[in-house]
Amino acid sequence: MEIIVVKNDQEGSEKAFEIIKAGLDNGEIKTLGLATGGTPLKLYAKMREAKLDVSDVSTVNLDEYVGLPADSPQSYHYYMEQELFSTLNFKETFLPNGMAEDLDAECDRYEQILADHPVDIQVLGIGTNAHIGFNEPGTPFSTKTHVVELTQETKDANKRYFEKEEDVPTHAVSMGIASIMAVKKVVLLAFGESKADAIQQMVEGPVTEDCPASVLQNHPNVTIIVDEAAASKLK
Ligand SMILES: O=P(O)(O)OC[C@H]1O[C@](O)(CO)[C@@H](O)[C@@H]1O
Repeated sequence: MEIIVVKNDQEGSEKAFEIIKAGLDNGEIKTLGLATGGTPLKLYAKMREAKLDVSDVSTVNLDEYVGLPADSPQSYHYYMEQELFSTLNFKETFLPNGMAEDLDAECDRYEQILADHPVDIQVLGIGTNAHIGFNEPGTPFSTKTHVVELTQETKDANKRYFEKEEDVPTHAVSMGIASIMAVKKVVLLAFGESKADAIQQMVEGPVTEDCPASVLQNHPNVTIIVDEAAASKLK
């Protein structure tokens, strides 16, 4: 794991942007893996400002809530449309369909999309409980795209985006740990003190399903970009 410690999220987003820009310029990125949440917002702003030509690039996203239509402002479809897809000219974009009637079939369909579009660089955030995608602690490392029941900690972390706590979805469709481990390169971003424990466990703790992100210790190509606050518990 390469760990880059930066002053703040602005500097971290610039570093991540440089990695993605270099991968686009040298043709390495044919499929870009994207994440949602608060963490990549400044990175996406930089990508918009740069008006990147991504006309031959496909994207896949990590996850989507179950039961939120694409035009719901809290859905990840909506987030991606707002943050990137309405501005940049990606060839094609894929997210799991959390409205599918048959969610198991949807998971299989999404795994096929991933097989057809091997991810060259995956942008990742991390939950305060060290989840990646929506893979909560205890998720087997062998898991492919699957339906997840969200933990209370994750619902609490995400309720800021919803009017009422009861509106927070209880389930999501997420790429699994095995689907994430299949990507060629991971760029994981974490900013702020609330991520310090998760980062410490991920980097210095044992590789265990209790800490989903710790599996990345076994991935051959991971760059972690953390600000000083998120890095503060590393030895
Ligand atoms: O970037 P945030 O908002 O802290 O979220 C961290 C992680 O949690 C999720 O939002 C899922 O709960 C991921 O999409 C994200 O990577």
